[in-house]
Amino acid sequence: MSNASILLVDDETDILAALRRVLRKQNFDVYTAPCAADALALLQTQPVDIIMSDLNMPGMDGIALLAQVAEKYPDTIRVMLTAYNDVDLILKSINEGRVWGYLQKPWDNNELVILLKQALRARHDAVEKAILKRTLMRYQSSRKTRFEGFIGDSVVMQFVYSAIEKAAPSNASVFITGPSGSGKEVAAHAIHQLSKRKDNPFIIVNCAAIPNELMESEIFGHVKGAFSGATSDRKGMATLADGGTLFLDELGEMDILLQAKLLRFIQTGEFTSVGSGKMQQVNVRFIAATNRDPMVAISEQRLREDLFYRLNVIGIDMPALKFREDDVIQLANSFLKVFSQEEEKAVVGFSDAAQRLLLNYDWPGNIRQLRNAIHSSVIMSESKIIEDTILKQQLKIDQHQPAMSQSKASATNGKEPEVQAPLQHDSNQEQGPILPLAVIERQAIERAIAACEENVVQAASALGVSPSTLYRKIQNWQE
Ligand SMILES: Nc1ncnc2c1ncn2[C@@H]1O[C@H](COP(=O)(O)OP(=O)(O)OP(=O)(O)O)[C@@H](O)[C@H]1O
Repeated sequence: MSNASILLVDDETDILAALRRVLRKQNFDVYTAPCAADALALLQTQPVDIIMSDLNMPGMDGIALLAQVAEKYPDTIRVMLTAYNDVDLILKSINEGRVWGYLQKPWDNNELVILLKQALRARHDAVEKAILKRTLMRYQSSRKTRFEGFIGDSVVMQFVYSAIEKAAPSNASVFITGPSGSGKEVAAHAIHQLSKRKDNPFIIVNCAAIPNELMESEIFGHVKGAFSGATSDRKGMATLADGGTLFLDELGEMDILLQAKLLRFIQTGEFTSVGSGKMQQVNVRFIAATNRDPMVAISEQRLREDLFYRLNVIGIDMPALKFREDDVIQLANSFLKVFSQEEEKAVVGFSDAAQRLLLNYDWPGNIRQLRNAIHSSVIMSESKIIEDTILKQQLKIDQHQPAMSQSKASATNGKEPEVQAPLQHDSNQEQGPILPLAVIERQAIERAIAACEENVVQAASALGVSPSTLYRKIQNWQE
């Protein structure tokens, strides 16, 4: 570590010499100036950790000098040296933040060293605090509240946004998992939009919506006469997606035999249309999604293991809405704006009880369910504010049942759940999905910082880590 530096200012050369002797022994880099003007001139070229100035000097006095240093070099610790009993004057400067501390002449050498070491610690803490604050502000301003069609600034979504940003430029296949209505299609589209393929087509194959017998021809196309009803040649989605992205939604619903043909196509980029012996080649990037657990789907032989691993080069897991902190309020407000315009109604917000309901409800159908609930609430509402009673009607929640006694429902396959869902999830009992440690850590840090009203040094102490550890962690989030 480099030596600490100090600038001593006094019009008495004996005093400067005596101080220099003591401080050099303590490994300080010592600079001296006989007056305030010389000290200010020296500081222009030589920054120091501490300035210690005499109070009474010809020309500018010590108070005025340290006031200027406070303004120009706020990180330099300012100490007053005085022979007089003008403590009141110095205390005023200390209270106003221009002077950090003082020492009375004649001084005791031990006292001098202790005071300066304390000053250095205070400076170190102040610098650390300032760096942490700047890093936090940089992180907060880089934190996304909206991203490529997504709304929400929760920690879990910051991880999703960053995974999408990293995955997008590559040609690697992406496998998106997550419950129904959690935004898997929004994620697939975002990857396409941020990729080099964005000016080429983004083609969606909804494997759950296309009957099995038509699936092969939908994907690979067919030639005239390939089957009854094939009255002309028809291009499949693979051809339409050439140069772009093919999004295989609800892959777990695709016929297992067709999955083998799909695997070959993904491996080689080659396929033959139904009824044609001619091999075709396209350049397609694959994104697949399912709301089933892929491991369960594999064990139930609904999903080929080799196909899954082929597609799961990059895996993105969309979190359920109930794990996205306050995103639900941001989403609800945004949907409210859209639907009140669309329905030409002047609905402007939610009552407090409705907001509590939005936050405490489990949302088994995730964002899609929220969107639909807000849409129908806007239509049904007769006032400018959506009340919890209206929202409960849309969610089919019993108006009189206490919040905690609702039965739990799980997300259902693309459909809005009919079963009444719990109003409140008790975080102590809630198992929820296992979140990556990095997500939990970031949530804990953000909570601590908010609880300490953005005092990052206090937050670090509450979390039992050093400010520099916290600094490193916050800085890593931005990389
Ligand atoms: N973070 C978000 N911000 C705004 N709108 C969103 C967000 N996530 C999802 N949506 C909207 O919610 C609806 C459902 O999203 P999406 O279709 O992407 O879900 P999904 O996970 O693909 O559903 P499924 O499993 O049923 O196919 C869409 O209208 C989508 O635009």
